[in-house]
Amino acid sequence: MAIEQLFEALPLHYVQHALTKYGAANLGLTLLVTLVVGILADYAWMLYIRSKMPPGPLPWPIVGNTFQLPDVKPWIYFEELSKKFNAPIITFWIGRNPTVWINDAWTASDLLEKRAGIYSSRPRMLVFAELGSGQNNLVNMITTTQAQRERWRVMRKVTHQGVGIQQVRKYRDFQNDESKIVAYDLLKTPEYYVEHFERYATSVVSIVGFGRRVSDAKDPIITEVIAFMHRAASLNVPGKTFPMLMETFPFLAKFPTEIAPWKGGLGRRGKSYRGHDFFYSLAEEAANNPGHEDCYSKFVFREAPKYNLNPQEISSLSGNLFGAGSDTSSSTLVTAVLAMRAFPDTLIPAWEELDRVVGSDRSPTFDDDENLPYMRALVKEVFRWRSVAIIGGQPHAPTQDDYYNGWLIPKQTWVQGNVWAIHHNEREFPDPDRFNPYRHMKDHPDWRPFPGEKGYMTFGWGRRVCSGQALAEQGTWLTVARLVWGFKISPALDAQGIPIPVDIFNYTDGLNMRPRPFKVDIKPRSEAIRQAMVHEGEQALADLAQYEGETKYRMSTFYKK
Ligand code: HEM
Repeated sequence: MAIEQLFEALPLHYVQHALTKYGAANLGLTLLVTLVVGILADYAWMLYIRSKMPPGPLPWPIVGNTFQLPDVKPWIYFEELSKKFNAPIITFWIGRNPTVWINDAWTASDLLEKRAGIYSSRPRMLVFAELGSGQNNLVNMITTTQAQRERWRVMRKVTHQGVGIQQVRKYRDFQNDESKIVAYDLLKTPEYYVEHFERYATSVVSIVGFGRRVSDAKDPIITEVIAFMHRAASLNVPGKTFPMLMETFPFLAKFPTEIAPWKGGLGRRGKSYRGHDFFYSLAEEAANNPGHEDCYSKFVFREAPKYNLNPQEISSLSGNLFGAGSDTSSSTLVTAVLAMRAFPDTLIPAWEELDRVVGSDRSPTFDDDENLPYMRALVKEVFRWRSVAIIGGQPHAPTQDDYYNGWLIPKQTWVQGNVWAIHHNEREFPDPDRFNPYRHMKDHPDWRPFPGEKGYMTFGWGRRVCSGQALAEQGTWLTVARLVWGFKISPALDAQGIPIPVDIFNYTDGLNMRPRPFKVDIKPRSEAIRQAMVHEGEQALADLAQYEGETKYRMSTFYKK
């Protein structure tokens, strides 16, 4: 309802009547007393619930702990709170909503994996879902009722037919080719390594989704979509400023975007759904293009009648490939370069292994994986050391009241896995900021028990675990293995010839984090390797020519609407 209509609907004549009958002072006093009693009753309820929930700092009435949040990187603060309260999970009140933060791998596994039947829903999310990609987007879907669960299963199934474990094996050839082009580009313009990774990651999901590769790092699909993802990621960190404050006061989200600067431009404008309209147009365009019959957009349009998919669902199914898969994968590769630069000693065993198994005449392929155990461990450590989705992506929410260690976790509570704290626990990862691949080799003294096979929780948990995990893992392995095989990453020198240091803590503050820009020197390890990379890069370009193409749509055009 528009604000003007709201005022029209107010029974103002009653107010006038009451003012004449009881006088303004009496009325004001009554209102004040009612308000104070209401606030006290509400606060008593908050304190009662708090006494049953996991420990945490004392909330204030109405605003909870919101204003105790630090300006940046709240995951570090939650890790400290967990230590302070000596509890693996803590409660932190964002406004009147208690949120639970899991800071320990075993508790995350107990709750989000072993009790996945209860913990696989999402809470109501104003900023990320209602004003962002939509609460009915797979990533945000609430699964409290049977009907919601069935719809979520359909969305998950359709997504897995695009990027599930079996399916992504078919993408290995073009993923490998795109990765060879990263190496080729690094030979020519090593200083643009971030752009090369962004191009690679975006191109892979673009071929999967739209049958079209992205050959230029300046393609707007990269510059606009990745910039948009960075903005979304920075807006969605729990915080005490707008727009995140709307989670505490949801009524503020009801104002039209045009007259509500605190919404930071989020939400639809008039009839325009902007992001949705853009991804729908992109998918429709790809579905109508001749060739590449196996691309995901074509599949989604083919299956639409069977699953009764509406345009918004089609848009989010295809848009998620970019939204969830490009910034995450490229940021992980930037982290890999930082680790290689900051911990050069960890590359020596990798080079020994690669030189023995692969040699200099060709780069590593998927078939080499089983013969490169150290390389596999090194990639696992990239995922562990600085996980991109640092608070585990979107929160989970239980579909019923639950108890853990005697603590109540009420239905629909916002439950967030603090991946930073989980991957920094000294018990599982001694000296956690040291990049150390041996942690992932079971016969090595640095190995420690950790729940599950993987040795990290970078991709989330249980039934909501990342749908694109297999695609991201195989691509990251391949590209990191190729980088290590092909390049020496040394300190860049300043104008005086002095090595420029790097800071392993200098990361962005968003929900998806990546290292802030840093300079490195990237050079091929040998002439034979350089020649192999040139040869493979040229061949890959020829192989990928079939995916060359243009889209007529620009995200910025839709956002101007
Ligand atoms: C390094 C790369 C990636 C990382 C670290 C990552 C991480 C995550 C995390 C932490 C979640 C939330 C899991 C949870 O709630 O427990 C998630 C969900 C999701 N991811 Fe990824 N992701 C990556 C790449 C991808 C790719 C390449 C795609 C698709 C092409 C993708 C698609 C999705 C989808 C659709 C969901 C929502 C699943 C659901 O809610 O049911 N991700 N991802």
